[in-house]
Amino acid sequence: MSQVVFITGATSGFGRACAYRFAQAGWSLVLTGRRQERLESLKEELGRRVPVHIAALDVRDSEAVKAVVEALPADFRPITALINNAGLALAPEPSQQVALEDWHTMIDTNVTGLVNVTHALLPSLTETGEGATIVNLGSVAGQWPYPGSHVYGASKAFVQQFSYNLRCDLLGTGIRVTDVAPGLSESEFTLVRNRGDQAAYDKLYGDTTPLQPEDIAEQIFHVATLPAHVNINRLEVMPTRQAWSPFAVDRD
Ligand SMILES: NC(=O)C1=CN([C@@H]2O[C@H](COP(=O)(O)OP(=O)(O)OC[C@H]3O[C@@H](n4cnc5c(N)ncnc54)[C@H](OP(=O)(O)O)[C@@H]3O)[C@@H](O)[C@H]2O)C=CC1
Ligand SMILES: O=CCS(=O)(=O)O
Repeated sequence: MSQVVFITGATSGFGRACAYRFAQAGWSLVLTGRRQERLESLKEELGRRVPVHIAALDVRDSEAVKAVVEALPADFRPITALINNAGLALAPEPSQQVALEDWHTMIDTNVTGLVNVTHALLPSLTETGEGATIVNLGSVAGQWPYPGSHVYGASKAFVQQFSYNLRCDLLGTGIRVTDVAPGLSESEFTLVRNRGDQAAYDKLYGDTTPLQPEDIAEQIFHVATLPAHVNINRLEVMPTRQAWSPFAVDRD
């Protein structure tokens, strides 16, 4: 049976790097994200190596999530690994200055979106009877408080506890669940959080050595390809030049 990975947020950062890493190992790919043109160019490139199915998807829309899962071609079922990666941070300012809409968008994406996809895919994940892996993208922000993290960090604390609780319910099914919690990592995440401010991006990453999306993709691949009897519950990964919060970073 071929291995199939379903990735949310495959159009950028960790999700995109995962698409390359799993393709390198010969897995079939289901790639989702909102930006259709990026999905198409991934399909064009990676489709030369492995079977690729793409679907434009906003994870906040539970009906759209269900429709994408129901329309999965037979060759892409059952799913053997789900990478719940789509997510974002918004509004780096203090809570008292944040627009309520930004808090809602983070909850709708990082919490409700992740729950939508998990709920829709659990039947397919249990279909193999041979075990499968769910990797949920948490964050150090789910564990360690810092100014401007407010709802973002809280949404990632949800991801951690939901991952642990899922494990309880899935005990005996052979499905393992891991909360992968990265620290400072260079990606479009920081542009999104700072509303496209390139100077903020350069300031955060320019004089230190952040993780790269490929570093995290390697960890996710590792978690998903361990022997079936091994489950990593939570994997927190930081750059060597970071200790705990994004404010404890060694800079030149
Ligand atoms: N970079 C970092 O420092 C860290 C990031 N994380 C987490 O890792 C995950 C990936 O982040 P990263 O790769 O860095 O960020 P990027 O901004 O590079 O990628 C985010 C991805 O999420 C997708 N996405 C965002 N909103 C939605 C939505 N509503 N529906 C579907 N897809 C969506 C985007 O695709 P599109 O816009 O095409 O929909 C994009 O592919 C996130 O959950 C983030 O919180 C965790 C720790 C550290
Ligand atoms: O999740 C993102 C990492 S950080 O910005 O909170 O350090």
